[in-house]
Amino acid sequence: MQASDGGTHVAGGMAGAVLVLGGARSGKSAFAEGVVTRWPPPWTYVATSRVYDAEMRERVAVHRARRAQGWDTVEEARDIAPVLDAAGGRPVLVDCLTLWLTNLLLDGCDIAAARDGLLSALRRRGGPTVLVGNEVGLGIVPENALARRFRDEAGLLHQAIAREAGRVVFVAAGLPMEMK
Ligand SMILES: Nc1nc2c(ncn2[C@@H]2O[C@H](COP(=O)(O)OP(=O)(O)OP(=O)(O)O)[C@@H](O)[C@H]2O)c(=O)[nH]1
Repeated sequence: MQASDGGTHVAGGMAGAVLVLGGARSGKSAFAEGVVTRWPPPWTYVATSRVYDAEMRERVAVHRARRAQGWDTVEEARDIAPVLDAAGGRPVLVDCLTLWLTNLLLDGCDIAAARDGLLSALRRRGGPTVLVGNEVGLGIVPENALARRFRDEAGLLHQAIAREAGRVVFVAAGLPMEMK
């Protein structure tokens, strides 16, 4: 299945996958939303964040207010492959891979299996998929082992997706840099 992109056509599968990386408050989510909304609605927003305090509730409220009509939100902290399958040919935004990975690590899940499951789901997607991730590997080596594991797993996940994705963008200070 194909989705229209302002006159051109964008395939599903990995060719239709767009990986959007950036730091905290880099503007990566807004950029990713802009990529998705160039295709006709409806769009599916896959929110991976768990809301456990007032600050996060506030952030989510800001995101929800920003999402115009045409968005369906699915809140799924771990099992996102079935959500991608269920979206059929619709454009999907996964926001974000970093919290998804955090949830998997904190819950003691098999990260390699989850990564493979996600890649398989992306390969069989019927429409385009935009995935947001935090670039967390640029700072000093974290002192605790879980943080080091997290940083390494995030790097591996981003590489695995970037290898096959049709487009990869790095956002800094609100500005997109096309990497692929
Ligand atoms: N549970 C839930 N989470 C949401 C919803 N909408 C957005 N989010 C989450 O909000 C998170 C992004 O929050 P921000 O703190 O604004 O993002 P940021 O990465 O710091 O900033 P940017 O780089 O500017 O995007 C994403 O990881 C989403 O999962 C929602 O409707 N429900």
